[in-house]
Amino acid sequence: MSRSLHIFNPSNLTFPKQPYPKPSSNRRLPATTFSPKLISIKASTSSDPNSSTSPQVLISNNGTGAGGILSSTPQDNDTPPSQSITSDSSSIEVDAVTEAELKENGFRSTRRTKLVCTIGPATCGFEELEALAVGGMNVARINMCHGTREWHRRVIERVRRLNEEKGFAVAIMMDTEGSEIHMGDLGGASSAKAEDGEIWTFSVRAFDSHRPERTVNVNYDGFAEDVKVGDELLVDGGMVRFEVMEKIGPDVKCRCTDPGLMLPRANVTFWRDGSLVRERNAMLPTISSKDWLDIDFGIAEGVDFIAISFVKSAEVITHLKSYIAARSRDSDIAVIAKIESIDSLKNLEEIIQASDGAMVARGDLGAQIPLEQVPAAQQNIVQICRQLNKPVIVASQLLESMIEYPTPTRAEVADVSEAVRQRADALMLSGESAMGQYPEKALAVLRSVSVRIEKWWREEKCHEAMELPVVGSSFSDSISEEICISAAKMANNLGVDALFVYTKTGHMASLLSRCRPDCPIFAFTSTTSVRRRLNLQWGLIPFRLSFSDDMEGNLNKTFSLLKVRGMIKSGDLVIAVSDILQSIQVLIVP
Ligand SMILES: Nc1ncnc2c1ncn2[C@@H]1O[C@H](COP(=O)(O)OP(=O)(O)OP(=O)(O)O)[C@@H](O)[C@H]1O
Ligand SMILES: CC(=O)C(=O)O
Ligand SMILES: [K+]
Ligand SMILES: [Mg+2]
Repeated sequence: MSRSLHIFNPSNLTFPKQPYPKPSSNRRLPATTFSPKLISIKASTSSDPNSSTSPQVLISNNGTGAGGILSSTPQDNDTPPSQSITSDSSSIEVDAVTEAELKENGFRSTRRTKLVCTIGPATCGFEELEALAVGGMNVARINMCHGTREWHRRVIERVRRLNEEKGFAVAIMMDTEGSEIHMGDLGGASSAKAEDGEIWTFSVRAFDSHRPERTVNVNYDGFAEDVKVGDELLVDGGMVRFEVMEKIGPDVKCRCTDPGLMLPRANVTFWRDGSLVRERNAMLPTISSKDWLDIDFGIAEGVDFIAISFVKSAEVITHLKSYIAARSRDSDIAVIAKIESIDSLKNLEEIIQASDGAMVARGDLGAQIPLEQVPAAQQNIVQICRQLNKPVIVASQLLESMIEYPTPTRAEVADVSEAVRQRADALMLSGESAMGQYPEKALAVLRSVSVRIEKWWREEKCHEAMELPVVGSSFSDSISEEICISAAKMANNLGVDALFVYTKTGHMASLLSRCRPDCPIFAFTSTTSVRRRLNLQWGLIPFRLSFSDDMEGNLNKTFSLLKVRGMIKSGDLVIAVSDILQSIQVLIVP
């Protein structure tokens, strides 16, 4: 075989073109053809019957800010960006890191893919949390499988303090334990190594201080009855495997067939003749009594998301949502369905429809379906979520090797790229940030890979042609959807700098995010909790801002406030939509 020498130029690397290439951008039309409010397309029905053009006090557009309330803090390269937080009606609140990024690199390079970090012993301190926030963490996840409620309360308190003192808007996601089978906590040891051929005992007995060597607890009482000699036992989705040799009362003796490291509370599944066995444990409730206590804890602490493990049906989600609604009237906690079991795949659409978002929990999913089916399941879940307008998180083992090593494998980088290319809303770190050696480095890899792929799209003008079905039930909802689809398309075709959306509930912002437009979406909302929740969604830059029913006034106020902060400038081209006035406006920042 003959080989010709060629020079490798990484910048020539391109991804295959998407089916619908973007028409060449003609974004800088002569400025004279634009008046500040060039087009206003108004639908004949307004979503808000009370919407009026009530008089409103405008913040003067003189570039000095509203009475000096808003002073943007000078950025010091050595210290994390910070800002003073006021909830004054004439102020605007935005994530300190995003603000710095916008000022430095402009709209185009802001990251669209959101990042979730699991907080564990490696990252629970205030300084570590701050480092993650500076590094781009949008959501902090606490996993109720591990640690005490008191431990989690302290983490929540630190994240809140970080938000208040340093101007971040990191949301908190609480992840329930669920009632699947898992091992005990290894008596305080950080891990246990199982070697090939060793005999280990899996027992449902309770051990007080003295746990015999090579013995682990299993949390499910029916375990010893359900397994059969010859079954294959998978720890942590198959990271370690055993064969069941003998049953002696509550003890199950197993021989290690695939050696590896077992972590505390790792999950346990057993397989017979090549498929997962679900005996009586299939009857266990999705939300255990311990989970209900954790959920009460989450509601009391005002977490932003509750992720439910091992969801089997839509009913459990609906039930939980009404439970939350009855107990937390003033804040709205979003419920995320974790797709990690065969049952959840069977009822996928109904589950996602009932939820406020989903997680592709590949760790446990890979223990329930053959590994080679996980990528297709991931793609399917991501696509359904997008169609149903629900945010989706791709989770587990994205950078597993970084638990121990400072550099990811090439395969891991490819996996992260693929999730970004599927346009998932968010990527999640688990052990990498919870107990790994390099949490900040792992986060930096997620960030740089996301930004790189997103840049490729812009360079290659890759639009993704996905049919977006009507998801709303009312006529008014359908109008909002059409407006967002049109606005996103216009934004791409005109090459605008940013989409602005004024939204009370966040719904209109999510509809725009669903279109995955080229430009960032500035989402203005009046409540802090909606703002935090929007942090999980692709491409959204959530701001807290008080606004009125007068869009003209809102726009002037926003332009003024953002200009003072150096986040936009005269001449920037913006498309604005709102759920106050169902309209699309194309504007040049005055
Ligand atoms: N709060 C915590 N305290 C101690 N260790 C933790 C904590 N959170 C996570 N970890 C460690 O990090 C590892 C990975 O975290 P992860 O959240 O993926 O848990 P998991 O046990 O795999 O369960 P899940 O299926 O819910 O993700 C855990 O196995 C555990 O060792
Ligand atoms: C995240 C999670 O629960 C899993 O991957 O199993
Ligand atoms: K969990
Ligand atoms: Mg899981």
